[in-house]
Amino acid sequence: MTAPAPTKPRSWRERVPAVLVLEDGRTFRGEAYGAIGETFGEAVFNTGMSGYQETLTDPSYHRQVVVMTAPQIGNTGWNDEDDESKQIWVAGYVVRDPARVASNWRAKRSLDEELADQGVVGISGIDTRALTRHLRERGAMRVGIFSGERLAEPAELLARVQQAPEMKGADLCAEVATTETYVVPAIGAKKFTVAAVDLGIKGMTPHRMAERGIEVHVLPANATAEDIYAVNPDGVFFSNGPGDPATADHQVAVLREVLGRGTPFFGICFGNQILGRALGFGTYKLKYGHRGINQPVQDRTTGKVEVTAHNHGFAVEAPLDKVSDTPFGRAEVSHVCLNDDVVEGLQCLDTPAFSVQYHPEAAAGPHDAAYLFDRFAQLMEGQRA
Ligand SMILES: NC(=O)CC[C@H](N)C(=O)O
Repeated sequence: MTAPAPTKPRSWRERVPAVLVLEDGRTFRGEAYGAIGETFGEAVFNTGMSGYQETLTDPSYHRQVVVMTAPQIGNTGWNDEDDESKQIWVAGYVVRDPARVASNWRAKRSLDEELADQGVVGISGIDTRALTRHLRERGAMRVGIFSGERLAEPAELLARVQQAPEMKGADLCAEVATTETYVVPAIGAKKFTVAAVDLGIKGMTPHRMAERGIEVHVLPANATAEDIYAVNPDGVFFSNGPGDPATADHQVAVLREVLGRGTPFFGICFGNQILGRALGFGTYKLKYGHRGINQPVQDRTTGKVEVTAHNHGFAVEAPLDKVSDTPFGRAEVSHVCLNDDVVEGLQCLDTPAFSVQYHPEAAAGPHDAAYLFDRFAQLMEGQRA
């Protein structure tokens, strides 16, 4: 068997000018990477040194232009196994120095080719450190990437960026979630049935549950309490997802019914924000968010610190220093980010429900938080006894 020839990224074959324009007018010039054309979104940065395939296919990045802080991206190409969903969701992709050759035994093509095939416009060769520092100082903001031989005048490009929709107030889950219910079977003996509401679910999440003997019924984002109870679940799960949690009124109402019935509940990321809102806490937009696979979080129930994968631009506003009274009994902040004290998890004390703002499914990322899936299984076990 002969090894496939290394693939050459487009930027190596032909150099096409590209420009990135932020809504405050700051501009970076580089070269087209991936598809040639134009795109708009919210500029955010991701600090992961690896895991770009999982990042690009995470539906929570819908309508975001992701800037990679790691300088070299694309080294391991693109494979047929690591996608977290059916397509790339980022609105655009920004890298400094694209790998000139994809080299990995699983690689089927280069990252550049995959971006181009899926029509994802990117830019390379720009100072991503300067761009990241700008976003840290000024906050996440709208951005446009434009590539091609003839680009419009800067003032015209800027005007178009300023007309693009904002992330605050964006209701996006239904644009990425499944429209049909499907079942992920338990691996080995089946112990529990879970109704998982898909708000933009990553493929690894039902897999992590299946590994623990859970049969996962993945339901569309607009599922009702009736749909959930039709699968006769031992537990209910709400997934990660794109957009502003303040728009998720339907899901908040559904979750209140679930909490009222005392069914065990676990939420991840958007699911954590929905639990927060269902309990009566607010959510707010962070200045520039947490995105990466090296964020320190403390589990305040054990005191342990874990290194975790994050992708969130909003957060729950809840008191860190006291137990709160909610319509579903007492609740407390169970996890906190040690970088900035942002709420990273909620625990109900009188109702079998908890959630985390980060990604225990770890795709990509360290496996420190895998115990949370065990906690969910124990919670379901406890409710049965
Ligand atoms: N990964 C997620 O679920 C993100 C939740 C939400 N869209 C946020 O940005 O905070």
